Parts: sequence; structure tokens; C-alpha cells
Amino acid sequence: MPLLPSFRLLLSRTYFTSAKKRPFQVAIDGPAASGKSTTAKMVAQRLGFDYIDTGAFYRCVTLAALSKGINPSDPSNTGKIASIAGEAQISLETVFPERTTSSASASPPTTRVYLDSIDVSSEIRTAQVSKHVSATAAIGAVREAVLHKVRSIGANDDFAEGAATARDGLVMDGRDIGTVVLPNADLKIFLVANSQVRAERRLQELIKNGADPASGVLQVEDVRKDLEQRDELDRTRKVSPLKKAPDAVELDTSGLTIEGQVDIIVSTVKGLQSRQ
Ligand SMILES: Nc1ncnc2c1ncn2[C@@H]1O[C@H](COP(=O)(O)OP(=O)(O)O)[C@@H](O)[C@H]1O
Ligand SMILES: Nc1ccn([C@H]2C[C@H](O)[C@@H](COP(=O)(O)OP(=O)(O)O)O2)c(=O)n1
Repeated sequence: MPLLPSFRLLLSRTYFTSAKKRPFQVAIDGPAASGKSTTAKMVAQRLGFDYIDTGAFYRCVTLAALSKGINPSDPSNTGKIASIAGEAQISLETVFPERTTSSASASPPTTRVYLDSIDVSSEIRTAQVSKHVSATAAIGAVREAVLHKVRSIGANDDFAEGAATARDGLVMDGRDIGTVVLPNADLKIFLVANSQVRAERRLQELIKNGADPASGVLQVEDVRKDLEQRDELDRTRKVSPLKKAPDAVELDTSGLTIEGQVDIIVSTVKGLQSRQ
């Protein structure tokens, strides 16, 4: 897969004037269902890097609130949601089935998400959690709590020392990774895809995970509206809104295969590493 012009430009710049000690960091941001987590996991697998899905943290806080009967979309619940975020014990475990250097990987990596030691990997992906997660993520105190948690598992500028990760680098995806969480990331990608493509992909994923399209609840139009509403909330919130970092490279996955978008990012990382 040839590199897009913006990626070639990135590789032609001289970025590394001094030796860096910390492992390589890749930040992937973008709107809902643009392919961030699928791409990030496979890039991590190909490069032997760690993977952190930050959206899972906001989903866990949302699930914890809903399971206590607290509605995250009700502004009078902000304080309660912030306390839940502070107390929640969240951990991620990504299983990389096999490390491969070719683009054809046998099975994709899987991430299990634990909330207070309970596996909630499926529960955090329900339509109910998706409906309220942007409201949760707009609360400043929730974002601080999540930032603290992701930093404590190695997402900081000197995570080589005593870090949770034993791997060669880190791929992290979310909405504010290039702007707030990893502002000095070695490579920042802003993944986009048109909303119709994103809705169709997300619908297929929901069906694959057991949702029934015949129930009438799950139509591609509804999924598209839900994604667009969430993007609007994520883009317009006051704290750490979804936005492309000035030094991020945009990659439109609308016409790409998953392998194609992974190849572009892996080649770019290798190009940058060879200049370090
Ligand atoms: N290029 C692509 N072609 C087809 N399906 C894709 C592509 N990229 C991602 N997908 C699928 O789209 C869905 C949403 O991707 P996901 O990685 O969950 O997005 P995000 O993390 O941005 O919300 C997943 O089912 C994923 O497998
Ligand atoms: N770093 C992040 C990650 C996610 N969020 C918010 C915004 C999203 O609507 C929710 C859920 O994110 P997630 O990546 O799991 O959602 P999608 O897979 O894109 O549907 O969390 C955020 O505000 N900041």
C-alpha cells in the first residue's frame, strides 16, 4: 500500500534531534466508529506495542452510573458521576494472539475490560451505554479521574521507568490523545470516515455481537444519527473536545480496508523509528 502524500510529508520532516528514551507513542483520535480501536490494536500487534482504549474508561464510568440508577445525561447528577469515576477500578487486558510482521494476521487482538474486577467487555458496548457516554465524558472531573487512571498505567512521557508496559511502545486511541493525554506522541493520527460508512460498519458490528436488526430498533439511519449526535457532543464540549491536533495526520478510512489503514500506520512508524 503506497503512503498517502500527507504521510510521505511527515516522513520527510526531521523530527528527532535528540535521542529519546521513552518507548514510541502513537496517538489515534477521531470520531465514533472511524476505525480507531480496530486499527490501534492491529498496529500494536504488528509492532509489539501496548494498546490502551481510553473510550473504555468513559464507558465503564457510564455503565457504573447506569447500574446504580444514575442518569449521566441529567446535569444534576454531575457530582455523583464524578465520585463514581474517582472510585471505579478499571483495568484493560489486551491479548495479542500472535505477533506477526506481515499484514495478514490470523486473528485480531482482543481487549477485555474490567470494572471493579468484573469483566464488562460486552456490557460497555450496549446502545444504552453509547447513548449516555458522551455526557459522562463531558464532565471535567470525570476526565481528570480518567486521565489519572490512564497515566498510572503508563501513558505519560517517561513511562519507560517502572511502567506497566513491558512492550516496545504504546498505541492509544480516544478523542483527546494527541491534544491532551500524549501531547508529545511520536505519531498522531486523526482517523475519519464518512458517517454513512461508519454507521454501516457499526451496525454490522452490533449485529455480529448479537443485536437483532429485525427488532426494528437497529436501523442504519438510527445508528448514523446516534454517531452524529455523539460526535457533535464530543466536538462541542468545553473540556478536551474531540479535535485534530495541529501536528496530527488525517487518514480517511472510508475507502480503505482495515489491513490498508494498518499498513499505512505501521510503515509510517517504521519510517519514523529509522530516523530516531
Ligand atoms: N476499513 C475498514 N473497512 C471495514 N470495516 C472497518 C474498517 N475499519 C474499521 N472497520 C470496522 O468498523 C467498526 C468500527 O470500528 P472501531 O475500530 O470500533 O471504531 P472506533 O474505535 O473508532 O469507534 C468495527 O466493526 C471495525 O471492524
Ligand atoms: N479519550 C477519549 C475517549 C473517549 N471519549 C468519549 C467520547 C465517546 O463518545 C465515548 C466512547 O468512546 P469510544 O471510543 O469507546 O466510542 P466509539 O467506539 O467511537 O463508539 O467516550 C472521550 O471523550 N475521550
